[in-house]
Amino acid sequence: MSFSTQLNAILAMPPSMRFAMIGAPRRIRPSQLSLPSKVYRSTIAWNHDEAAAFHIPDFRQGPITNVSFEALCKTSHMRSTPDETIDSGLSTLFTKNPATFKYGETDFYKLRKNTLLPEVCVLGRSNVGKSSFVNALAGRNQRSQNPLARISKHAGKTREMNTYGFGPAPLQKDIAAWTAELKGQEDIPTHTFYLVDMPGYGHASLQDWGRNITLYLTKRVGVKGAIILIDAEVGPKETDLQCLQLLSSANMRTCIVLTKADKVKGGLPALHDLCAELRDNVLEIENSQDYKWNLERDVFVTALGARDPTIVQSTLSPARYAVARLAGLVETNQPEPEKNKKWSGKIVSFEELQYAPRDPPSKQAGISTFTQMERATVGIRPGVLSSLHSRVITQPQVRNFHGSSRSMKIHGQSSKNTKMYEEEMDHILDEFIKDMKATTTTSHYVRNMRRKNNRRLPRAPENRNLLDTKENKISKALRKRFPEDVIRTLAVREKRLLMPDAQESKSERRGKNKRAEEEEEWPSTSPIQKRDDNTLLTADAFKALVTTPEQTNTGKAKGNKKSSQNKSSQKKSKGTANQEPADEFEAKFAKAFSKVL
Ligand SMILES: Nc1nc2c(ncn2[C@@H]2O[C@H](COP(=O)(O)OP(=O)(O)OP(=O)(O)O)[C@@H](O)[C@H]2O)c(=O)[nH]1
Ligand SMILES: [Mg+2]
Repeated sequence: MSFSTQLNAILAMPPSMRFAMIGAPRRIRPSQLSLPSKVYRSTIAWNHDEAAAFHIPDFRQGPITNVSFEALCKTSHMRSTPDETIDSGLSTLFTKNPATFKYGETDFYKLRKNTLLPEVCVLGRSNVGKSSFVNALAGRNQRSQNPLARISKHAGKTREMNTYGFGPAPLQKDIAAWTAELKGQEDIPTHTFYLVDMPGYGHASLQDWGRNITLYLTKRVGVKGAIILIDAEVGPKETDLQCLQLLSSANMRTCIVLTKADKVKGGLPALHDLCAELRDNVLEIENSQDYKWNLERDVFVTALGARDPTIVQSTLSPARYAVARLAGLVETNQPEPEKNKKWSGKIVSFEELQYAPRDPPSKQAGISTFTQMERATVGIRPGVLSSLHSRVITQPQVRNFHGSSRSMKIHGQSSKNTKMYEEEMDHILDEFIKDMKATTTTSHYVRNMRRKNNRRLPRAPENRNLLDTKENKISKALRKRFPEDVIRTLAVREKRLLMPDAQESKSERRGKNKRAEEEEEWPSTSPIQKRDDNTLLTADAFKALVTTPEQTNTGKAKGNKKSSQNKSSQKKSKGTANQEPADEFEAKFAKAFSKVL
């Protein structure tokens, strides 16, 4: 039966009967449901050839224009040679000497010192693609088995400030010069610049990360610029604007990179709208301050999730270019940003801060870490590498941590202005940090709640350690010193535990109200009663040990009088060591106690 007669027969049948002729539908495999790659690719409405970046002129006036990669490179000294394209030149710069992980720190103050290499940090909301960006720059595939930075589809993967070394290795003579100069105070670089992958802010972030990021932006000397990644699919969020505000307040040279452009459905017009929104936001930030923030006017776009490797590659080269520019490795023709004429001492120019090299001794030596060929291809600013190791800060600085603080002269800056600046800065930092959520993931939440509850629950007195740690230590030392008196020492320790003075110090520590609550909850037990089953120290043994013969012989009234006297003297004296020892052994204990103290 031919296919057309089969088809006619099927069509002639009532629709309900058609399945009987064709047979039951086979199970559809999930892969068959997915769109063919051609359809998938057609959802990438933005064609990378149309724009490598968007130029926002001065963030004030004029239309946003598309910039092709060639046009972008024309603003710099980057030229392709006949046998090598700019793409491959940049690729050489970033990958010839493989990028490596250097160190990761959660605590800013534990970061290793770096005064030699420029640092560029990568900021952005969690899951925006910071680590993917670092991997891509290093030439590691998103799905690579051996990624440089770990990525995840779940937010909050990167939890440390991870530093990666990028670029060509220094020459042996550079290394020798550094080794002699630094004398082990700092790691000898193995690359040309550092890229710092930061933990993300926003969802699944911790306040502590925010605190450390702000410290990094305001205090780290080596930092030369920040790349802020913004998700092109969702646009700038409140936290992104706060981060921009923070970067602006720190007067940090900043470059905006849009990520996940492959997910943008609206194509080029949607990206234009996004840039316009960003321009408005930036304008608002700039208008709120009286100095000019050093924000790059090109907004770069990446699409690292695109299935077509040519798209990934074509968005990668501009991204590499952006990073190299921030690191000071690309010489641009663009006019230098205006100096603040109205500078009030409020903000220190980042350029002033970072580019103030003294006469490098290596200048004469002509130290270079690049071959001439590589340098010519990627347009590395001549002398950049050779002067890296001799960079000294000679201007007023906000960032003076992890680096040289040799020159701290603040010209024309009154202390009042500095104070104002600090207050303002504190406020901005607080706002930024406040927005970092303290707990977001379920496991965090559960863990924190458990900890909180444990803290709230009063512990049973027998488990409580009523003595100070210091006293405990002393008691331990005494037991060691008088091993034959262990039982008696323990008894005296228990007695001291019960002294109102010890309890007073406890109540002082915890707060009287809280203690009252605890006593209510555990009213009938005392450490002695609870230790009845303890073979080392029973209640009777304790009584026999700590009750002095005088106490048993003297009358009740006398004893009461004595105890009240004791109480009043205890009230007067704060430390337990000052109390009158009740018997010979206690006297020995007290004597040793004072010795140990
Ligand atoms: N479609 C698409 N997905 C991307 C792109 N960049 C990153 N991703 C994906 O986004 C997810 C998050 O990437 P990460 O690089 O871990 O994000 P992150 O900003 O480092 O996240 P945290 O470390 O949690 O702050 C991963 O599943 C990536 O595959 C992109 O350009 N396009
Ligand atoms: Mg990450």
